Order: sequence, then C-alpha cells, then structure tokens
Amino acid sequence: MDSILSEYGENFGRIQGILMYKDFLKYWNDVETFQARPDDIVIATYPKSGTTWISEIVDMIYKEGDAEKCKDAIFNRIPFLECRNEDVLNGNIIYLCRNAKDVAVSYYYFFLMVPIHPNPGTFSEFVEKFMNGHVPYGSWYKHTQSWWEKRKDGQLLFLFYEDMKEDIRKEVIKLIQFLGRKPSESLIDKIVQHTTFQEMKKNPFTNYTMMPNEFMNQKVHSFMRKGISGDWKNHFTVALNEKFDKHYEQQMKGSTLKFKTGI
Ligand SMILES: Nc1ncnc2c1ncn2[C@@H]1O[C@H](COP(=O)(O)O)[C@@H](OP(=O)(O)O)[C@H]1O
Ligand SMILES: CCc1ccc(OS(=O)(=O)O)cc1
Repeated sequence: MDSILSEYGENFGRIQGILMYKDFLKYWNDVETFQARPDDIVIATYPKSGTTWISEIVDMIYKEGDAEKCKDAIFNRIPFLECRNEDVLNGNIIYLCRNAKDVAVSYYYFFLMVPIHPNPGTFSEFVEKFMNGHVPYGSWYKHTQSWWEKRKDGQLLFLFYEDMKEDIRKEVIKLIQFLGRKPSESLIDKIVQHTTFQEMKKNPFTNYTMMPNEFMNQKVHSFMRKGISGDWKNHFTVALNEKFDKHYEQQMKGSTLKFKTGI
C-alpha cells in the first residue's frame, strides 16, 4: 500500500492510479462495461462542483417542472455512474465544472463532515493534497481538462457553476434545449424557483439529511453549505494563493479552459 493510500485507510483504493472510495470500486467492471443508449443523459462532475444542483435541474426538466414528482432522494432519481469507459459513451453528457479554489474549499468541508475521510488537517495542508490529486477522484486539473477536450466531440454540454450563479435562467434554457425540450417561461420559472440554494437547502430530497449522521455529519455543517462563488477568498492566505496560482499555471498550461474565480 502506498503512503497516501495508507493515510486514507481501508475504505479507499485506487483505480488507474486514482484514489477512490472502495465502495465505488466494487462494481467497477459494471461501470466500465456500461453501454449508454443514445437517449441517455450522463452528468459528469468533479466532486463539490454542483452535482446535486445540476441533477435537480435536469430531473425537474424531465418531470416538466412538477416538483411533486421529484420527491425522492436525489441520489435515487439520478444515480451515480462514477467513471466509465468513455469510448462506449454514446449518450448525451452534461459536464459541470467549478473553479478549482472553490472546489478545494467545498471539498475541505466535505472531508470534515463525511467521517469516511481522513482528517484533512489545516486548510493549507488539504490544498496541498488537492493540488497533488491526492483526493478521491484524483486531479481536478486532469478531470476538467479531459472533459473540456471532449466538448469538441459533440453530444456534450459543458457548463460552469459560476455561470449558473451569475445567470441561472440562461443556463437552464441551455439545459432544456440540450435535452430537446421547449423552454417555456412557465417551465423555466418553476425550475429556477425550485432549485435556488435556499430551496434545495431546506428540501430533504436534495439536502442529504436522509443520510444518517454516521455517514454525513450535518452537525459539523450542512451539505448545502454556502452555495456561493468566491468563498476561496475567505480561506486562501496571500502566500497560499500565490503558491496555488503558480502550480495552477503549470497544470493548465496550453489549455483554453478559463474560469471566473468569483462573481
Ligand atoms: N442550488 C444551489 N445553488 C448554489 N450552490 C449549490 C446549490 N446546490 C448545491 N450547491 C453547492 O454545491 C456544492 C456541492 O457540490 P456537489 O453536489 O457536487 O457535492 C456545495 O458548495 P459549497 O460547499 O461551496 O457551499 C453546495 O452548497
Ligand atoms: C462519500 C461519498 C460521496 C458522496 C457524494 C460524492 O459526490 S459529490 O461530492 O456530491 O459530487 C462523492 C462521494
């Protein structure tokens, strides 16, 4: 066992070198051999980028804006398909990404509240792990860039959390159109209203309160923590920010993928 893996403990393993929850590895073969149908929709995200938010919006589109039909835990309505062989992926894909600094902040608090994780240490120690990809799902830099390159293949709608924060109506219209539906004002209104941070925070089907405390301890803080862009400014010191930016430039060199780092 390598030193990173031993720090994470028995509930973690590696797949293709990437750190992963062991429970997700059990069915890895099924994940790899999964065949999407052309009318399937796959949502892809790096953790803490707004997976729950985009999932609720997509399900509301499918349920034609009827929130009554969305009354089951979000992870049952939109099940996780963690990782798979992209070559056989012929369904439509929605990729949602979020700037690295806010993801690192959100991930840090996720480590603190979900006891399966090792103690993340100080924020700056955690950021070091994040920069090295020593977190579940591995390197944010590789994840986002590989999906950014795939957008050219078509069938992929690439969205940004920051754009959703800035103008949710615009992004919801893009989603409705991508899913081949008509963006009526009434459908957009219902979705926008139902998926605000405040609504999703109090909705037991999206706020993960259905999970027992032993799995997710919402006494530490709620799963729906802040839901803002730019919270990194409250966590990164000037020195840490400079170090992060330097590393970021190296990792993203040559990439045309650009983020808004705070609205
Ligand atoms: N409706 C919404 N609007 C804005 N942010 C939302 C949201 N629903 C969830 N989020 C935020 O998305 C992050 C969780 O992402 P995921 O679902 O991929 O785990 C959390 O970020 P914060 O920890 O910064 O608050 C959470 O608050
Ligand atoms: C700890 C299990 C778990 C749950 C949810 C995850 O995804 S996300 O952060 O909501 O994107 C990842 C791991």
